[in-house]
Amino acid sequence: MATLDDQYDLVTIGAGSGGVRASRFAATLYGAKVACVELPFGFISSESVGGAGGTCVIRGCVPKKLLVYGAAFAEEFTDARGFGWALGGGAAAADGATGNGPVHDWSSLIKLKNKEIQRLNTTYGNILKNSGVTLIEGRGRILDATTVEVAAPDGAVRHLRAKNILLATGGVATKIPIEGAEHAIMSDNALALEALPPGPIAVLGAGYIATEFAGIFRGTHHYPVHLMFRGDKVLRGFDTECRDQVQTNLVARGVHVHPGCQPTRIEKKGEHQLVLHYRDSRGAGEQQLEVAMVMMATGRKPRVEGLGLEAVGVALDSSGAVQVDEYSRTSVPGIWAVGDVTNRINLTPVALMEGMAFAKSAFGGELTKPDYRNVASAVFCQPPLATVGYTEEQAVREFSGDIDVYVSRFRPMKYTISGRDEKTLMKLVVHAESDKVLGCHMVGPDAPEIMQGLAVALKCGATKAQFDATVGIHPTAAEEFVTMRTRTRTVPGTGASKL
Ligand SMILES: Cc1cc2nc3c(=O)[nH]c(=O)nc-3n(C[C@H](O)[C@H](O)[C@H](O)COP(=O)(O)OP(=O)(O)OC[C@H]3O[C@@H](n4cnc5c(N)ncnc54)[C@H](O)[C@@H]3O)c2cc1C
Ligand SMILES: NC(=O)c1ccc[n+]([C@@H]2O[C@H](COP(=O)([O-])OP(=O)(O)OC[C@H]3O[C@@H](n4cnc5c(N)ncnc54)[C@H](O)[C@@H]3O)[C@@H](O)[C@H]2O)c1
Repeated sequence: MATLDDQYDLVTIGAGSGGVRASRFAATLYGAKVACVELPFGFISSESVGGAGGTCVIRGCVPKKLLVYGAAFAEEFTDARGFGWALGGGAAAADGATGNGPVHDWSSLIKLKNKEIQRLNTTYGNILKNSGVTLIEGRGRILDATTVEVAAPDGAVRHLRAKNILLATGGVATKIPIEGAEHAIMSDNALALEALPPGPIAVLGAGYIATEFAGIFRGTHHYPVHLMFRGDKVLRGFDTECRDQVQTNLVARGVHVHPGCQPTRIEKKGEHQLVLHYRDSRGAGEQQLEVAMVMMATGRKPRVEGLGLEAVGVALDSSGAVQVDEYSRTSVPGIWAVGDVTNRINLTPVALMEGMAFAKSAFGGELTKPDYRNVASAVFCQPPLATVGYTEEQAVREFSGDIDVYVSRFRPMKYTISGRDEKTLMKLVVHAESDKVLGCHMVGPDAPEIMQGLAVALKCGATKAQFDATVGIHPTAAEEFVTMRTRTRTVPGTGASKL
């Protein structure tokens, strides 16, 4: 028998990036009475496991970045020798683990990472409590447009009355449906592995997660790391020159990059003994690779199952995401949705923006649209890629008139002494007639830190002349963005948009 709770102005399902931000803002800025429903904490998500903080905090951005930091020491140890450091006769783990150099202990890193994530999970619970939001542990489901059912871990069921319901249930990783897919792990498991397997690792996919994990494993693992994908280049959708640079860097840093591969089957021969069967579309036909672990990083899908959406009439779009209008309203009045469950731009800062806009629309008396123009993002491969605005290809496709492209490729100062043979790539895409900077792109150390400032400039509509009039900070890599005077090429736009 379900108990009937108080009436809330808002019941949010999901205490991830979007849900926490929306609930907090609704309560603190607009005085709404808010309950937020979230599954019990755990590192690997499932139908019954989640935790306040959501994907970003528990099994996404934060743990991933901690592992990226951990892996990056391999590069630092190698480069340090060029600056006179003696680190034993051997090399860092990623350079072959000769046994004499610095040795990495993955299980220590994971234990420390887990401790930090548990701390953050508690912090997120406190953020909600301190904002006056009632955090309710359990699985949420919509019964009708004003009722959310919560099934607690102990089996107790409550019904929450809600004037508004916010769906903020995020997404889940997907596997490609091949025979033996059950032998592959996904990002949740990869971030929680107690030990790395004694043998090569194959990472399938070429998106954000695949390229980031190729770098993590390469930096920490003693065995080969293979990155296998069906296209010819990593990171589809990013600027082509940047994609080429990332791919070059992956190869130079020792990742075995296999373009044109379509996995067909995973065969388990024994513990840590897998055979990955794949089709090589570049002519080699059916191939096999023996590895100790396969990680699939082949995309995510919106988390809509078991939420009662069909019964209540919440429409989904063709990708299976909750369909929303520009104010995050679903097809049912009073039910809203933000974040990855709506599959707009699946990034934490975007979920935060959508959550804030929702709170203002629902409780602030002003319908407010999230603004998707010039959303910056970064891929934390090593070295990272960061970007804001139009790629060269998008600009040419969408704008009329000439597009000026400025490209700079240089060896970072640090590498002149360390001896690392790797170039940084910086790129500006400019609309010639208006002089507006349409896009900034970088592959190289500190790219994400540099790009955040440039995103402000693009948001303000900066022109190339204003970039040129900005005095650089010397000596930095970032100053190159304000000293690119010589146009690399001009490409005629083929689109209709003008500025
Ligand atoms: C490995 C990885 C790395 C990433 N790295 C980055 C990065 O570097 N930068 C970046 O911007 N983005 C990154 N992302 C994407 C980012 O994590 C997401 O875009 C973001 O977390 C989306 O927030 P959300 O609120 O929509 O959903 P989530 O954060 O997924 O939160 C949804 C919450 O809803 C809960 N929930 C689901 N169903 C129910 C239910 N029925 N009842 C109760 N609770 C429920 C879940 O437990 C979860 O806590 C990464 C993602 C992954 C997987
Ligand atoms: N740094 C960041 O901001 C960051 C990091 C990680 C994840 N994310 C977010 O999470 C989302 C999910 O990340 P992701 O890397 O899993 O997805 P993704 O969409 O970026 O990449 C998926 C990859 O899987 C491949 N793929 C899909 N179906 C396939 C099939 N049937 N056979 C072979 N290959 C297939 C795709 O070609 C692509 O290379 C990202 O789109 C991003 O929004 C962001």
